[in-house]
Amino acid sequence: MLQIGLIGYGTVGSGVYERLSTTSKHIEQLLGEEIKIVGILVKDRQKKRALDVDAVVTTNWEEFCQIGQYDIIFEAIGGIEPAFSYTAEWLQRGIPVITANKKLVAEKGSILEKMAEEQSTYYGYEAAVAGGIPIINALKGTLMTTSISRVAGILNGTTNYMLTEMIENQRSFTDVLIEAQQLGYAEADPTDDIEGYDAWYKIRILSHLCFGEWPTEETFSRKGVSEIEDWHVEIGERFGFKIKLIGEACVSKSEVKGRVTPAFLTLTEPLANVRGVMNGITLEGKSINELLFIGPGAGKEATSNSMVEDFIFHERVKSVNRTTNLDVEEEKETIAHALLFIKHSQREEALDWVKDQKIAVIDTCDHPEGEGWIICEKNLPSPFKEYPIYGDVALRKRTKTMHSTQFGAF
Ligand SMILES: NC(=O)C1=CN([C@@H]2O[C@H](COP(=O)(O)OP(=O)(O)OC[C@H]3O[C@@H](n4cnc5c(N)ncnc54)[C@H](OP(=O)(O)O)[C@@H]3O)[C@@H](O)[C@H]2O)C=CC1
Ligand SMILES: N[C@@H](CC=O)C(=O)O
Repeated sequence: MLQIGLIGYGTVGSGVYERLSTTSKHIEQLLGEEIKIVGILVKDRQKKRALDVDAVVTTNWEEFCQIGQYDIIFEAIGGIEPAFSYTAEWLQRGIPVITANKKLVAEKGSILEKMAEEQSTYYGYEAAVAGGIPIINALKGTLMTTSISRVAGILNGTTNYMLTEMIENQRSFTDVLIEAQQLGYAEADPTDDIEGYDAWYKIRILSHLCFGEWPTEETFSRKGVSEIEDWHVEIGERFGFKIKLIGEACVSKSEVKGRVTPAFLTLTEPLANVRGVMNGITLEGKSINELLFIGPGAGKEATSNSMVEDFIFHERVKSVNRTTNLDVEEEKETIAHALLFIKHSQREEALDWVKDQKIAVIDTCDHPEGEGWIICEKNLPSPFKEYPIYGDVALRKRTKTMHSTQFGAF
C-alpha cells in the first residue's frame, strides 16, 4: 500500500484529498497498488474546519513524520520556509514530493531537483505553473527534445480574472480581489498576484525547462497590474488592444532574458481572448511553430487535479526530464512596439525624448488624462510609463489622432 502524507489542507490540499479519495479505485488500478492518505499537517490549531477525513490531522511536524511510512508527500502550504526544509527532508530520504508551490520551485528548484536526482526519486511541480494546464510534464515528456525559442503566457489566474471583470463588467479592483480570494484563486498574500511575483516565479520555472538554466532574479524583470491606470486601459481599447499580464522568456544574443509586465495584445493574438481565471501559454520553436495551451490557471479542482496527475505520471514513468544540452534557438528578430503613456504635463519632455532617441511614433491617441503613443521600441529605459504591444500593430483600430503634424502621416 502506498502511504500518502499531505502537508497543507487549504484550497489545494483539501482538493488533493478529495481527488485522491474519489478516484482511488481508478488510481489503484493504474498503479497496481492500494493508496491511503495517512497523515495531514496543518498550521492553525484553533481554525474551525469541516474535517471529515480518514487520516490523522496534526499541527506538529514531528508527529506528522511518525504517523506512517510515507511513500509520497504532497506539499500545498506555499512559501519558502518551512516548505523548503520539509521538502528537503523527504527528498533526502528518497521519498518523492509533489508540490504546487511556485515560489519554492523558482527560488530553490535547482537544489531540490538535484536532491531528488541524487536520491533517485522525483520532485513534481506540474501544479506550480498555470494550475490545471499540463505544461510542465508536456515539456519534460512529449516535448523532451523539442527546441524552443520563446515561451510566453498569461500565468496568473487571479489578475486575469480581475482584469476581465473590471473591464467587461466595470467592477472595482477591491470588489473583484475579494471575490478572487473567496473563489480560492489568490495567494495567501495577494500582493504576490497583484505585483506580478506569482507570474514571475512561474515564468522562471518555464524558462528553466525551456532553456536549461535556472534563471536568476536579476535577469527577469517584473511589473504587476497595480501599475495599470484606467486611462491606460481606455486608450488601449480605443486602439482595439486587450491588456493582459504577460510573462515572457526567450533567448536573445545567446542570453536568456525574461520579464513579467502588463502588455497590450492585438485581437489577432490568441492570448487576447484568454479571459477570466483561464491562463494561456504559447511555446515557439522552429519545429513546432507555435503551440498554444489554454486552461484554468487557479482554483481547487484544476490545481489538485494537476497534483494528482503529476503523482500518477511520475509513478508510472519515474524519471522524466528535458535534456539540458538543447540546441537552444534564438528568438526571431522582429520589430517590437510599445504603448507609451504621456501625461499632459510631460508632453514637451516626451517630444524631446522621441526626437533625441530617434524613436518612431506610429500613432497617438488623446485622452483627458494624457496621451497614448505607439512607438517602435528600442529597448531603451523610458522615462514614461510604457507597456509592450504584442501582435501586428498595423491591425489596430484607427483613432482620430490629434498630433499628426508633429509626427508626419501615420
Ligand atoms: N489556490 C490556487 O488556485 C493555487 C495555489 N497554488 C499553490 O498551492 C499552495 C497552497 O495554496 P492554497 O491551498 O491556495 O493555500 P491556503 O492558504 O488555502 O492553504 C494553505 C494550507 O497550508 C497550511 N499551512 C500553512 N503554513 C503551514 C505551516 N507552516 N505548517 C503546516 N501547515 C501550514 C494551512 O494550514 P491551516 O489550515 O491551519 O491554516 C492550510 O491548510 C501555494 O503554494 C499556492 O501558491 C498553486 C496553484 C493554484
Ligand atoms: N494565485 C495563483 C494561483 C495559482 O497558481 C493565480 O491566481 O494564478
